[in-house]
Amino acid sequence: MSGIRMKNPESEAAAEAGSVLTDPPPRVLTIAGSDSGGGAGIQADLKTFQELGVYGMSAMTAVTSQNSLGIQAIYPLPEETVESQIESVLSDIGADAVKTGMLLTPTNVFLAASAIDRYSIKHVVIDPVLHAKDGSALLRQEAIAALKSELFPFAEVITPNVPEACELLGWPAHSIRTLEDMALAAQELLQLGPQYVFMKGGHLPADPSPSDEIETQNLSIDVLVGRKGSEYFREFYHAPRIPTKHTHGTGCTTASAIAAGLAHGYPLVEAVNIAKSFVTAAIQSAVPLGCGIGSLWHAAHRNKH
Ligand SMILES: Nc1ncnc2c1ncn2[C@@H]1O[C@H](COP(=O)(O)OP(=O)(O)OP(=O)(O)O)[C@@H](O)[C@H]1O
Ligand SMILES: Cc1ncc(CO)c(N)n1
Repeated sequence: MSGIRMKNPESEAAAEAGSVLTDPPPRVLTIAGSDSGGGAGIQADLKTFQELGVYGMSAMTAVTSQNSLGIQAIYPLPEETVESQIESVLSDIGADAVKTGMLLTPTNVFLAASAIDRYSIKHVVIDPVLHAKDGSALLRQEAIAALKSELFPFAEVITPNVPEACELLGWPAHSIRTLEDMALAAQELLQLGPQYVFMKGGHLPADPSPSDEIETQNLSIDVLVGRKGSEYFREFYHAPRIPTKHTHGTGCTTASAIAAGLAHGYPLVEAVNIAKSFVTAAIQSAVPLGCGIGSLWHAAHRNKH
């Protein structure tokens, strides 16, 4: 999927003559924050896009001073600069998919929603990033209502982790403990308007729950939930749980990989499959740089082919 194919005999002739013509790759725009440490945010998104063979673009909402130990400072960019970046990209280059991450303010939420609407973006992946691993707020409390009411209805898929799902639903922290809880919470989140909810289970307690039919120990399990007529559709995704603390950027990488798969034209179920194996390989080869939580190695999937 990630290779760039030659287009036709004309392209081959051009290649022989020394210039390479290629099919334009699918285009994906991330609207998110910068992580100076390179592991999460826009940096993770662009690495993922490149690895998965899509053309990556970015509209930055904030600059964070960040490393493996946490976030030391957040510098929000003026909202007109966020609007201007989105407009520059979409009015000229266009995008087959848009992925959002750290939006920080209600205005940024409105700007993203308005652009997605005006440019009729085909594939929209909303990662409802609320906090970093060290607890820093990446979406201000006053922006949560706007995220739910303005942006979720445009989403093909939203990608909360377990604590984010609790917060978005107003459920007590730690009330999602089993796979069944995850699926039920995802069904509730569907009421807010996305077509699908992909709930990530990285934060689920590792000990097995007697109520789950699937043995959860040593596995990292996520669930995709959507509607199927008057019923719900559920698909679980399993991978080995890797015993590492170096998981900085897992969420951003997963959502970006899904957006890349969708931009390539894969159905969502398959795009999620691609994302799951991509992120699992990247965690397996995570780089223990810095004194805290190291980051994923986005090139790891190359060794699997
Ligand atoms: N130790 C692990 N081993 C294997 N897979 C993992 C591990 N930790 C997380 N994952 C997987 O990584 C993906 C992202 O899940 P996670 O719950 O970590 O997201 P997140 O909390 O949003 O990430 P972030 O902290 O970067 O915001 C999911 O597919 C999850 O199952
Ligand atoms: C900029 C940024 N976005 C998202 C996350 C969540 O992982 C982070 N730590 N930093």
